[in-house]
Amino acid sequence: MIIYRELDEIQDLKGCVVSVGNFDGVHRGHARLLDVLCQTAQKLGVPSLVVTFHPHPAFLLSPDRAPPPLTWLDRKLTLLSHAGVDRTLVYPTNQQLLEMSPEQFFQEILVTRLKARAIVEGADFRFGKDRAGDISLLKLMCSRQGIDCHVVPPVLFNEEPVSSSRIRQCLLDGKLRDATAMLGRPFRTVGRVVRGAGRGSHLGFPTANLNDVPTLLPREGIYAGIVPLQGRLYPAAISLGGNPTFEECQRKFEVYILDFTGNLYGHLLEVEFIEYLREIRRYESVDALIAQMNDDVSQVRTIFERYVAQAKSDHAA
Ligand SMILES: Cc1cc2nc3c(=O)[nH]c(=O)nc-3n(C[C@H](O)[C@H](O)[C@H](O)COP(=O)(O)O)c2cc1C
Ligand SMILES: Nc1ncnc2c1ncn2[C@@H]1O[C@H](COP(=O)(O)OP(=O)(O)O)[C@@H](O)[C@H]1O
Repeated sequence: MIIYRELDEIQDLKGCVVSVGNFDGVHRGHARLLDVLCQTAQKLGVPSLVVTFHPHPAFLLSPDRAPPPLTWLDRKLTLLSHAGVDRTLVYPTNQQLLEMSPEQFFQEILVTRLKARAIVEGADFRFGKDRAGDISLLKLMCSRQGIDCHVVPPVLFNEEPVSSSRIRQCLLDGKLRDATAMLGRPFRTVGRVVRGAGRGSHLGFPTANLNDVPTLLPREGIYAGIVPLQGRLYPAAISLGGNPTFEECQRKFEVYILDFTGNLYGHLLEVEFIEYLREIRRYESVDALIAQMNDDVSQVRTIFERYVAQAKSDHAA
């Protein structure tokens, strides 16, 4: 996939099929839209092009109220590329963009600069200053210019449209299964490994403590997870919350990687959440905590083996 970081980098384009959106999470609703985008582009013999804004306009408009995203930029680009998108413009959101009317955005960017031959959007698409433009305006402007406009119906989950905000809410409410179903894959995040209290190794479970996490984090608790590391997938036991057994209430994001030894300080570690196991509790003794951690780890192993077997059979089907 070709990635443009500025509009001016796009020089050679003789036409394309465009989809504009934030694509946070690249969830199942996005996947359907991207399928239509890629098929339409193929039929017309031009590249498919996603326009996404970075940072999210909501972040520039009201940084305190903007929700943390489901995906960080590199991950989003990887997922868009896996979906078959030929090119993505990561539009560096600025004041000038935020001031553009829907008509200006359509004419100056989609028509003049990108030479859109067709546009693919969801029914709730909004664009331009104050999100003033909607699908009926887009259709009208497209028809005047002879541009095809495809409106893709939403993918439903439990009879409601799949959306990034719904997935965020499920993660915060501890409904990990619903979030996974709507994403179409496990929720993944990333963080930088920093030093913790230096206690994990003594307990027999060294945990990589993650900082600078660019995404939302699910509800507190103990989870079974997967860590892609050095070309392998490792089962992982995740602790998200405090260490009440040690009178520490500060929220930490810790990962014990099964079957792994090595120094990870300073590394970026990606972590997938597979299953919620239990709440964090205060144990009366360190031995009681260790016994519980042993139990958690054996559950993690079983869940991992089931997950890998399922992934293999899905792949074979
Ligand atoms: C699988 C797992 C389960 C855990 N469960 C609890 C718990 O229920 N209560 C608690 O106080 N700490 C729990 N912890 C966190 C440990 O207290 C923490 O990993 C330990 O204190 C090491 O901290 P450090 O990495 O900062 O050295 C758990 C950690 C893991 C990996
Ligand atoms: N299996 C493992 N899972 C996670 N971290 C590990 C593992 N093996 C070694 N490590 C290393 O040990 C560190 C964690 O040890 P720990 O005693 O918990 O110290 P800290 O409190 O600084 O996290 C990790 O940051 C990583 O560098």
